[in-house]
Amino acid sequence: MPSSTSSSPAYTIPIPSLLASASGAAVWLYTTAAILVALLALEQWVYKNKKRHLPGDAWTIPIIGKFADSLKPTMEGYMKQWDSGALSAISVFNIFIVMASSNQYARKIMNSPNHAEPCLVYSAKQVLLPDNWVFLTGKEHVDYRRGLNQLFTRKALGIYLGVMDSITREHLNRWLKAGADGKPQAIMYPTRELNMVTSLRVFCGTHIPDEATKEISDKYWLITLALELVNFPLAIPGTKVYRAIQARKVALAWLELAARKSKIAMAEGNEPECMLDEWVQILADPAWKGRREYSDHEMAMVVFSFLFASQDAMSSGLIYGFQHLADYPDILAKVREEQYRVRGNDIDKPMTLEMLDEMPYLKAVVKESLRVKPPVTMVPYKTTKAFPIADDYTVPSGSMVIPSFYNSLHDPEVYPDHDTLVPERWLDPKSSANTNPKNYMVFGSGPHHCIAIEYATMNIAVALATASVIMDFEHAITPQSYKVQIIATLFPQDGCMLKMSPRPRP
Ligand code: HEM
Repeated sequence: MPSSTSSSPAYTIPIPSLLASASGAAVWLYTTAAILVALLALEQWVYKNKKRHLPGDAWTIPIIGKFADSLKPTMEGYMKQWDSGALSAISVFNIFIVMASSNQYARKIMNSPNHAEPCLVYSAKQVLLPDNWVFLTGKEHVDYRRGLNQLFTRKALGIYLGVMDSITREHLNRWLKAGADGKPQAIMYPTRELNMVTSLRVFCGTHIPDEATKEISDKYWLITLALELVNFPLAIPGTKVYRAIQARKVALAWLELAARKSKIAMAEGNEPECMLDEWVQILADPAWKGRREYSDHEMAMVVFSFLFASQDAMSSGLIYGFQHLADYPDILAKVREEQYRVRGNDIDKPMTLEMLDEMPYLKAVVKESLRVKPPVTMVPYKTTKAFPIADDYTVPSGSMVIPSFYNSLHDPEVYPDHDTLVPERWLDPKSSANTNPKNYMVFGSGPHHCIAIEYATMNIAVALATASVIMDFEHAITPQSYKVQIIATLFPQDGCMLKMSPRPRP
């Protein structure tokens, strides 16, 4: 009877069912624990099986692997990894990664499009959008890139040079004003701003307003911060990738507007003043044999890919260019001597391509500065199939393979006195530096090598040249000056403190 059963203590305290559920919970607990242990053991087995004899940790930290190290990378940590072997292994969030530090393996990865393709950093597809041209591979990539090469012809560079020259002067004069109190200034953020404004004006001219350059410049830092080798996997609010995506949306909206305005300006018969104009004009040229229609969005994505590829690398290259010149007064004196000579002592004379052609020493300084402190030390690739990279090792399909450039660029056999800035090594055609061009990997190698080598070196050259004639600068050395911080690219930890003052005219 229900009433009697319900009053029975044996039923109100259902001991047998409690026992049953306790043992059920225990079974559940033991089963879950057993599955977890099995999964963790499997994780280690998979790692060891992929790593085989390569140098690297014998065990991987469960689940996260070396995530903590990838959040705060250090040059010392990377160098330890590179020096541990020509190929070495790590794992982050179960992504198996093979680092390649020798010239031979680094070049092999970048020149094996059938086995590996660039994956940039983990967040790149979310930030750049998956349909950005930089993710194309094979013939599609070659064809698209062929069209974009037209944006870096000598004629186009001539247009960009004028823009770079005037913006650089304007910004350097601002730096001088900011440093008028004689106190050293960290040039890291001013350099990033100089570079962003230069890029946006070269790419979009006056097709974006000043407030857009300011907004993109301010927000771009959120994108830089998301450029970690491997990010937290979900782009949820509060994560770096989420913030970077919001910043990209703002930038793309302005860039689409610029593309639209450029098309209108060119249709009205105006002269090209920026990269977008040059592009629109090429597409309208009856002699142009390639594809003619690009939507505003597509053009904006290309410009955004250029911003993405250039902002951190160029800022790093510029900052170390300044630091190197300040640290090597003899080299700075030679740069100045060349400047005064080619400019005929007229320091206000706008720079032209013909003038740059007569400045071999300046070019050698830029090349050497980028070698000593390469802004991009490595470029992550992903294997699309098992990649027999060495006689005794095959990188499994779906792994990250990361060619690193640092050891190639600091190979003492090719670059004697490799940590010292020696521009002269580039002036002797028979030098080991010039006879081993394969070691100079500052701009990568293979089908995805930097599309803008001339552009990038020209921009750094213009900035250093102009600074050398309009200002005196002295490096205020701090304990952090020669320590490197890695925020996507390399920077001096103290942001490069310079004491700047106007230089008397010759
Ligand atoms: C000092 C400055 C720069 C350095 C050190 C640098 C370095 C590099 C490197 C190492 C790569 C990857 C190469 C590879 O995977 O083999 C690359 C690719 C690229 N760079 Fe640069 N870069 C610089 C400036 C620029 C600038 C100013 C732009 C644009 C105006 C640019 C646009 C690109 C693009 C679009 C790619 C991808 C090319 C492709 O996938 O076909 N870079 N760069």
